[in-house]
Amino acid sequence: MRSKVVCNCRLGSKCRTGVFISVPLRSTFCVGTSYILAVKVSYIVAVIMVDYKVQGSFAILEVNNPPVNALSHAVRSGLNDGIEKASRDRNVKAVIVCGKGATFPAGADIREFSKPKKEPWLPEIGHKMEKCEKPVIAAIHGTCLGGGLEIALFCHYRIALKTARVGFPEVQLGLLPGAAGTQRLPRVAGLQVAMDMISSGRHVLATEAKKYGIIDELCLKAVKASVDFPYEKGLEMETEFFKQLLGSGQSKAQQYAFFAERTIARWEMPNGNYRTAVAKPVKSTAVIGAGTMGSGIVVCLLSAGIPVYLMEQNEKFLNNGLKMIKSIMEGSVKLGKVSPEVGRKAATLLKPTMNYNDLKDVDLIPVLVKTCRGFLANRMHGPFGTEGTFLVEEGALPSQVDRVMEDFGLPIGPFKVRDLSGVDIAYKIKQEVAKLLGIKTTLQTRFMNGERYCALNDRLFHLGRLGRKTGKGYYKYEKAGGKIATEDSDVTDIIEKHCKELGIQRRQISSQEIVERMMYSCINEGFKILEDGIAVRPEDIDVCYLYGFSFPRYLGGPMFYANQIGLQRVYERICYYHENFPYSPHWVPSRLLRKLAAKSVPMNEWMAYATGSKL
Ligand SMILES: CC(C)(COP(=O)(O)OP(=O)(O)OC[C@H]1O[C@@H](n2cnc3c(N)ncnc32)[C@H](O)[C@@H]1OP(=O)(O)O)[C@@H](O)C(=O)NCCC(=O)NCCSC(=O)C[C@@H](O)CCCCCCCCCCCCC(=O)O
Ligand SMILES: NC(=O)c1ccc[n+]([C@@H]2O[C@H](COP(=O)([O-])OP(=O)(O)OC[C@H]3O[C@@H](n4cnc5c(N)ncnc54)[C@H](O)[C@@H]3O)[C@@H](O)[C@H]2O)c1
Repeated sequence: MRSKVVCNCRLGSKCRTGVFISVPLRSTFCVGTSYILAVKVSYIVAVIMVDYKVQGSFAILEVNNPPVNALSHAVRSGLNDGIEKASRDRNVKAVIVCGKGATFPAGADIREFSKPKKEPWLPEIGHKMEKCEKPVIAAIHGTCLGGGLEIALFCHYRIALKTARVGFPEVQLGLLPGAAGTQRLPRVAGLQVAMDMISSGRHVLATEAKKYGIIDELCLKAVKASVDFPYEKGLEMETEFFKQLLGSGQSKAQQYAFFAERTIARWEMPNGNYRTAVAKPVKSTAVIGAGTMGSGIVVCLLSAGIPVYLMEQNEKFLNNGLKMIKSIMEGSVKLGKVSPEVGRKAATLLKPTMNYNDLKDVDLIPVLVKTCRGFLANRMHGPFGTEGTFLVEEGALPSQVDRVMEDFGLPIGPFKVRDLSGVDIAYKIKQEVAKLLGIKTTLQTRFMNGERYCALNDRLFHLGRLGRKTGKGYYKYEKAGGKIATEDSDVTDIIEKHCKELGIQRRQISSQEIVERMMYSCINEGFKILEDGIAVRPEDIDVCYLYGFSFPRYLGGPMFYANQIGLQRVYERICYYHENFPYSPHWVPSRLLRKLAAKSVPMNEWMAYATGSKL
């Protein structure tokens, strides 16, 4: 029986948390400032956030908020009260701040960023530590990140295990260090180190960090303030910038991406889940076909140190493939993507063959051949690619579409991708579909099975413009296999000839139309994928895009992006394009999207509407 009770923590009316656990006993426990909790009832699990103990003349404030000791409100309250208590206690001569379990605090509690803000804030606690008349020492192990490092920087001394890692990963969340990190790190480590750590977040690639635009700029301004202004003024500026970023869509998207990555790792299938699955050992593999895809997959396997047979039916192609693999591996070593040792070992792990018998004992053969319309990534990317070609047929140029989509945030535009993967691949896929339907297409074909068809890609194919591999495709390249794409007036001529022959009146196309048609068509497909139960939740789609297509992290992923734009708006624009392009089935609005848009359903409830459980 649960009973109504009062808080028995020793802080009494000073208790800040207001969080109580009701238990089947005559007591209630304050769980926030729980370092003072002293109730011994074996079956009661009270959440201890900061353990306070005195050992000899040391007061130890041990943060206990597993798994990463995030600086939640309860932890902050615990640290705040702990430092006050240690300051008052005459027996205490020094204070140690540390983390229980795996790590020193790994930063602020990211989940709290989207909730109402609660005092005490980190800078306030930090200043209390700094002003404490007794030495305050940060004893660091594990990952001391973000707010954790800021706390450590407020301490008078820092000691760390050799294995500890420190860093300011805020940039990955679209933020900057907001508890004096931008002011204290430059003073401790110098401007250059501080700038590098804060703008790279340490474990992000510099190329990705560069993309963070405004964050870089604000980080730079904040760090510069540590040199140009007194500490207090610098701190004020840092808080201002932090607030600006916290309210930005970019930061919200990056926080979402952080949790989405972790959510999808908890997968469930009818016959198992992430907890029960056991990885099968893979000792040898084979890849069939030494073309663009095959060679790329061989590189991945070799980089992971896995032996691989490369099986090819044509000797010349086999040799070309081997050259390509060697060149990519050498490039990866140069760029530091793989170690020189892995690079050297790769040659011994790769076994070229033209004999299928060699493959009889391998554990794994990746399937490269496209067998269906695609499950998730290919299915969503279908409309994206198709709309790109339609836009060009209507008046845009491939370079314009690429530029707009690169400005949007994609690392490389869709036509450059087409040149990379091969114009022939796109051509062959279309031809296979036509064959299945018993249709023969020509360069004049405008409809296939009642759907709009654009034969522009077919024209390039027939002209031998297969992309990078032939030195010409939607762009021209410095040589066959070259990488430097240059606009080609021949392509403009081909497009104009195509339109003239088919009587298509070309028009000016705006950047907004390009982004909407490329993105909304694939978002619409994304909602149909959820509707069909192919993806379990929007996070599956978004993480697939973040990793599979290098979709910009600061937009979260296509589904999160749609949510940020507003589903009502996205739905209306999809309906608009459906009306204008009735022969493109990818514009038929998703039923799920229609329902969600009508009811303004929050993103974490989308699936309940897809499965019908909320209807
Ligand atoms: C730490 C890791 C490297 C560990 O990796 P590992 O692989 O071991 O584990 P997982 O990644 O799987 O994580 C396990 C589990 O923990 C969850 N988790 C991890 N980190 C956090 C976190 N920081 N917060 C919450 N939850 C976290 C994770 O989600 C997993 O749980 P799940 O259920 O999802 O499986 C790795 O986890 C990692 O890299 N973590 C992130 C570290 C990080 O990003 N730290 C920085 C955080 S941001 C920060 O610290 C900001 C600071 O600068 C402080 C700012 C204070 C600002 C105060 C200013 C006051 C003025 C503003 C007031 C405005 C008021 C107004 O509105 O006016
Ligand atoms: N290129 C891409 O970006 C991409 C993306 C997704 C899927 N795919 C699919 O992957 C497959 C390969 O694509 P690619 O770009 O590497 O093509 P590619 O034309 O560059 O290379 C294919 C190679 O496979 C060889 N080959 C074909 N049949 C073979 C057989 N039975 N035994 C041994 N070798 C054989 C060919 O000789 C050729 O060298 C295709 O089915 C394609 O649809 C490609």
